[in-house]
Amino acid sequence: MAQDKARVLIVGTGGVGTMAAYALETGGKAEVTAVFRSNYAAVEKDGIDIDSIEHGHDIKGWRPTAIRKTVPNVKEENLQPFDFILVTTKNIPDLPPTVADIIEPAVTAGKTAIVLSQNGLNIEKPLVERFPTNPIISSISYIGATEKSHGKIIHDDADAQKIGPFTNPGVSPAAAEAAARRYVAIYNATGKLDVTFDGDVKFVRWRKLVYNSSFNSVAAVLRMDTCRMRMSQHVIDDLVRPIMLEIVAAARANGVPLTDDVPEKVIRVDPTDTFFKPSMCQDAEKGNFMEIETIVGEPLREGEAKGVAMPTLRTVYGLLKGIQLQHREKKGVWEAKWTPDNPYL
Ligand SMILES: NC(=O)C1=CN([C@@H]2O[C@H](COP(=O)(O)OP(=O)(O)OC[C@H]3O[C@@H](n4cnc5c(N)ncnc54)[C@H](OP(=O)(O)O)[C@@H]3O)[C@@H](O)[C@H]2O)C=CC1
Ligand SMILES: CC(C)(CO)C(=O)C(=O)O
Repeated sequence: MAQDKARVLIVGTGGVGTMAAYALETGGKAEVTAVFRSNYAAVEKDGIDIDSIEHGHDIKGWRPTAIRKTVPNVKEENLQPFDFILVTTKNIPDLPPTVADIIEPAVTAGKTAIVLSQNGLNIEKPLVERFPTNPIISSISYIGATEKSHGKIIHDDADAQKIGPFTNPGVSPAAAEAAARRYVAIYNATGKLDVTFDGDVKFVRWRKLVYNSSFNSVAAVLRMDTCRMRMSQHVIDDLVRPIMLEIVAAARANGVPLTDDVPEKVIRVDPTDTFFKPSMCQDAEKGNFMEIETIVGEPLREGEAKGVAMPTLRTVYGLLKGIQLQHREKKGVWEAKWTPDNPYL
């Protein structure tokens, strides 16, 4: 291993994780170990095929420096500590294992910086609690990256990220910022990507929620792409815009000054010819678990706690919780039976 390269572990190598692995390795300043799960066998056998608008349309059989089936245990395997762990699983705190449980064996206290490249709010809280001496870094990503089948990635929207430190009381602000800036430097080693430092993590996360809390959630319930939602007009007028306005009000009540023009811009942000289905809709269609709590539940709770009325988002939250329960039952992690504490028994 080149001693000057950062050691990066990627946990959750699907769409976003694979594109991160590729950017980090090919930038030349990082050596990547990537953890694969259901796609492990396919990637071990044939590597990864990538069709990328930024890195090339015909990347075949690519592999990062090391691939793993499970998260390494740094102490038991006597490994050199990782400088960064990049987490690109879907973040689903309502279904164990949690992100903190998943990555714990690979974290070296006081050394490893943990980068959460995941949508949603309050995702850092359990990590700050579990890893009080490690920098926790936020990446808000606008990439379009999808694993169409195991090891086959379509990257069709530019890799744009805003990266900054979450507050961790056990880590000095200077050390946290330095870790975030180093991550930007190794990720965007060529300087060609729109991957930049932004210290206002709270603003960046609420701003992204204007899209995700509205379009992702409504798309997941309706199984509709964002173009068809806009063509319907009703879906925008009765669901998407009202949720966006609720998110803007909740953000403002929490000290984040989102401006009045944001909803109208975000409604029209997707190109009119892509017929794009947000990630939560893709998960709903695959019967996968959805990121309901981080993208819908947390902003709803934050807004309502400040007295903001959020009736549209609350309704959609209830619908999504019902769909998630159906997915849980189908996957055998929930059984339809009465419990004594159920008020509707
Ligand atoms: N895709 C996109 O374009 C964008 C996504 N995001 C956000 O980025 C994050 C990642 O999304 P995305 O890349 O689409 O997700 P994907 O579903 O494509 O990839 C997630 C990967 O994590 C793996 N995984 C889940 N749990 C574990 C675990 N316990 N151990 C090891 N691997 C695990 C999954 O494996 P398996 O397949 O076996 O479940 C899968 O390979 C999400 O928070 C999403 O909201 C943000 C912007 C754009
Ligand atoms: C819209 C997108 C792809 C990023 O901009 C996203 O965040 C999602 O689908 O969850």
